[in-house]
Amino acid sequence: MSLLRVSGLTLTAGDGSEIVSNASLHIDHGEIVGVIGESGSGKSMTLKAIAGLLPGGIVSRGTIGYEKEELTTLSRAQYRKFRDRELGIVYQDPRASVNPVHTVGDFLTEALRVNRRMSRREAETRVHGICREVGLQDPEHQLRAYPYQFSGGMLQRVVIAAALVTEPRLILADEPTTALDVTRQAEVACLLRDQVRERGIGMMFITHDLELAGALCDRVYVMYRGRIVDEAPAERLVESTHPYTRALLRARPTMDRSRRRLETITDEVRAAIDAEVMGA
Ligand SMILES: Nc1ncnc2c1ncn2[C@@H]1O[C@H](COP(=O)(O)OP(=O)(O)OP(=O)(O)O)[C@@H](O)[C@H]1O
Repeated sequence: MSLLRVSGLTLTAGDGSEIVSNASLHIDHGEIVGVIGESGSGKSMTLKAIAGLLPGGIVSRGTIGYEKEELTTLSRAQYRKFRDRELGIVYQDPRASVNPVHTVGDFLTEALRVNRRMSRREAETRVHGICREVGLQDPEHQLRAYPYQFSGGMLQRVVIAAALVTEPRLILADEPTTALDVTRQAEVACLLRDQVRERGIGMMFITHDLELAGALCDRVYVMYRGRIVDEAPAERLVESTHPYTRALLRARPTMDRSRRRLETITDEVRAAIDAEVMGA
C-alpha cells in the first residue's frame, strides 16, 4: 500500500473557479516524487491540501489517504496531530519559516518539547545530532544564535533539520531551493534528498526546475492549469510525448540559469496545448 494516495482532488475558490481539478497522485514508502509545472498551476495548493493547511474559503473534494487513514475526514485538531507525527514541511523561504525573535535552538527544539514532551536536555541532544547531519558543524554555538545571523542557505539547513527532527515519514517540500543563491541551490537540494534517502522516508518535491526534478526524484508528475497532465519515471521524463511536457522541455534553459523559471512557452504553443490538454 502506498504511503500517500490523493484521488480526484478538486479545489474550488470562493468565486467558483477551480484551482485544482480532479488530481490523483500517489507516493510510495521511501519514494521521492516531483511535482513540476509553471507558476499558478496548483502545485502549492495540492501540497497544502495534503497537509490540511488550505487557506479559508477554498472547498476541497476528493480523498487523501495516508496508509490506512483518510485525512479529509480529520478534524483540525486531529490533522494537527497527524502533521506533528507524520509530516515534515519545507517551504521556499526559510526566513518565513522561522520566528526571528527566537533563537534557532528554541525553534529546533520546540516541536520535541511541546509535542513529544521531551525535556530541554533530551531535545537538545536530538537536535545536536541532526544539526551535524545537515551540515551545521558547530551546533553548541549555532543553536544560541538568531535567524538573522544565518545566511539563506544555512537557514534552509536549519529548516530541513526542523522538518526531520520529529522523525516524520513524509516530507513535503515546496520549492525549497528557489529562494537561495544559485550556488547553494544544488547543495541544499542534494542534502535534502540524501537525508530523505538515508531515512527511507517519502518526499513530495515541488519545483519549477525540470532538470532538478529529473536529477532528484524517482517519479515526476506534471501539472498544468490545475490538472495533472503527465507522469513519468524521472529518468524517462525527457522522452515524454505529452505536448505540455514537450513544451516544458523545449523551454528549458540550458546555460542561462537566471531564466530557470519556466516562462518561455509562447502564446501559440500554449493555445495548442490548451486545445489538446484541456479540450478548449
Ligand atoms: N487563497 C486563495 N484563494 C483563491 N485562490 C488562490 C489562493 N491562493 C492561491 N490561489 C490561486 O490558486 C492557483 C494555484 O496556486 P498555487 O500557489 O498552487 O500555484 P503553484 O503552481 O504552486 O505556483 P507557484 O509556483 O507560483 O507557487 C493560482 O491561480 C492562485 O492564484
